[in-house]
Parts: sequence; C-alpha cells; structure tokens
Amino acid sequence: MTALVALSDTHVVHKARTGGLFARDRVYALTGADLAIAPGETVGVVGESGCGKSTLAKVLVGVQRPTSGTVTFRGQDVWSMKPAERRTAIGSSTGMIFQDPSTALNRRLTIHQILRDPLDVHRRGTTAERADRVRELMSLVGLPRALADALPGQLSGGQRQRVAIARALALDPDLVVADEPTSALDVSVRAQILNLLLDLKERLGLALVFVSHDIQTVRRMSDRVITMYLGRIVEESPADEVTDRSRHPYTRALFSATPGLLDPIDPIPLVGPVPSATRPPSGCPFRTRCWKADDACASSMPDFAAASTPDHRYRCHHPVEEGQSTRTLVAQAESAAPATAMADVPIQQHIREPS
Ligand SMILES: Nc1ncnc2c1ncn2[C@@H]1O[C@H](COP(=O)(O)OP(=O)(O)OP(=O)(O)O)[C@@H](O)[C@H]1O
Repeated sequence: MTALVALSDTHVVHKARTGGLFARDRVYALTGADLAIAPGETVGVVGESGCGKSTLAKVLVGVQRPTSGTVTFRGQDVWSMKPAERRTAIGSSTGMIFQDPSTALNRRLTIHQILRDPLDVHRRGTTAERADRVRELMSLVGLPRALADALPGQLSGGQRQRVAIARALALDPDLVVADEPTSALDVSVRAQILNLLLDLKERLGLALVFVSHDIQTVRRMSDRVITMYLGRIVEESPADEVTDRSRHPYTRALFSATPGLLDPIDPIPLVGPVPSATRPPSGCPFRTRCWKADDACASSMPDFAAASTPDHRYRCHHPVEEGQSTRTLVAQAESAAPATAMADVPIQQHIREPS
C-alpha cells in the first residue's frame, strides 16, 4: 500500500537559540528519519524531552521544512512543490492538535470564527455551506451549539481542546498529528479527550500520529510505537510488542521506568544525562548511557535490523535478546563496566551539516 506520508533520510538542523545572532552552534533536532505512515494507522511517538518528537510531528504535517531529506505525501515530494500546490496537497489533508489549547486558539475570535477560518482560507463551499460545516464540526466533537459565539477564554480546558480538535478536522484531513494533546489538561478530562480522538479516528478513518510522554497512553492509543532518542528513530514496533519485547536497550530502559508496565522492579539504571542536541555523540547517540555500548557503538549507527515479528525493527549493535526479562537487564546494567567509559571516546560532530 502506498504510504500516506513518508520520510526518507530526513534531517532538521536548527541554529541554536542561545549564543546570539552569530552563534555557530547547531541543534540536531531530527537526524536521518526514515518512516512511512499508512492510511488509517495510529502511530505513537515516545522519548524523553528534547528528543525531537515535536519536530518529527511538524515535519509530517508539512509545517517544518526539513534541512535535508524528503517528505512525500501520497507519493508526492512535498517540498519540491510550489507553496500553493503544497497547501492543497498537504495543508488541506493534514491537521495538527497542539499541547495547550489556551495558546493554540486565537482568543479574540469566537468558536464559530475559529472553525470557519480554515474553510475560508481553503475556499471550501459557499458561506452557507461553511456555516453548516462549523455546526457539523461542533457536534462531531461534542460541543454544544450555544458555544458558537463564545470566546476561547469562556470555555473550560477540555472544551477548548475539543475546539482545537474540530479545527484540525475542518478540512476533512487524512492525517491528524496530536502533539501531547492532553498534557495541559486536568487529569479528569484527559480520558474524555483521548476517547474522543480514538472515536473520531475510527469514524473518520484517519491516520493519527500521537506524541506523548505518557507511555501507557501511547500504548493504549497506538497500532505502532516509535521510540526516539536524541533526534533519531531507534525502534519501531507494534504497540503490543513494546515493553518486554522491545529490542533496543533504550526502549527497554524507558519502559522499565514507567510504573505499572513491567514487573514491579527497579528501572534499568542509565548513567548520566542525555547529551546535548548541539553535540550528539558519534555513532549511536545512546551509547554514552548504554550498559551494552562498545567501540562499535562509537564508530557507527547501525541500519535498522528486523526483529523476528513483522513490523518490528530497531537500530542497535547489541540488541536485547528476545525474551530477556527486565530483571536480567537491570542486573546486566548494574554489573556492567560503567557505560561512561564510552564517554571517554571523544564526542565528534559526526552528523553531516545538511546543505
Ligand atoms: N526553532 C528551534 N530553534 C532551535 N532549537 C530548536 C527549535 N525547535 C526545537 N529545537 C530543539 O530541537 C530539539 C528537539 O526539540 P523537540 O521540540 O522536537 O523535542 P521534543 O521531544 O518534542 O521535546 P518535548 O517533549 O520537551 O516537547 C531540542 O533540543 C529543542 O531545544
């Protein structure tokens, strides 16, 4: 099946925010991403803060231009199109839901105006048809019609996020990317918003990319889970294979630190902090914290290897063996020569500067 959206060796490099106008530091936000998302599938993205989840999300919906590599939407190269073509091809077929609806919605516009805006921009239908569509969108996300003339500030957090979801659906997209859609909400309404997203995804046949720190939720929501570390996709697997069947040591460590998912034992100990995205380590970026790392890990990042089950692949020189328990990995990590020995290998700037 043709992928709905696909990335091929896609990099995003930013100028560092610190250091002033002439700063030469670069932030390697996304490095060599290869990913294909099929129509109708839900892909969860997990990883620690700053690993590039939002950058990946923005690249997928055509909001962030990659520094190099390609993004194709239904087989068409998005960034070789003229801007107007791109708006039609990807802008009207994708929607994005952000973390905080309080800042994502224009607080001077009424709910009706917010929902009509994308229809106006993309010249969808007549004035009457646009008004009908706004009513339809409000009912789709469970917002009472009486709120059409309200301002975002008059709504609860949950209602505001429903508006943001309705706006993302306004143009009847095929792909919706939700970047931490519940983390700014009260715990009491989180489940409602997640259930709404799942329900809409089923009813509308959407592909959904779901970015979250909340690993339990990602597993529940997704068909497939992607693990990122320092700008790299390091593992992709069916949602029911993550946790104790993950092959990448980082995925296992990440999940072992999530209460309630694995045996109630101590998490796999990792040494030291995540390195800076301005100076990623050579080879595998996880090697400075990994108990299995050796010289091979410092010299190259391996290609994806296929696990024994379909749709499961990982990039690691020394993957966790199939069936190895977390308890065994904790013991390994505790008794390993400190992974920090590897940190003595000079950290090189190995990632090419995209042209
Ligand atoms: N516009 C920008 N200019 C400079 N650096 C940026 C920019 N956007 C993102 N970054 C940096 O790129 C890296 C990846 O950021 P990104 O927001 O994609 O990570 P994330 O995994 O979504 O983080 P979080 O979970 O905290 O939202 C981080 O080091 C971040 O500081």
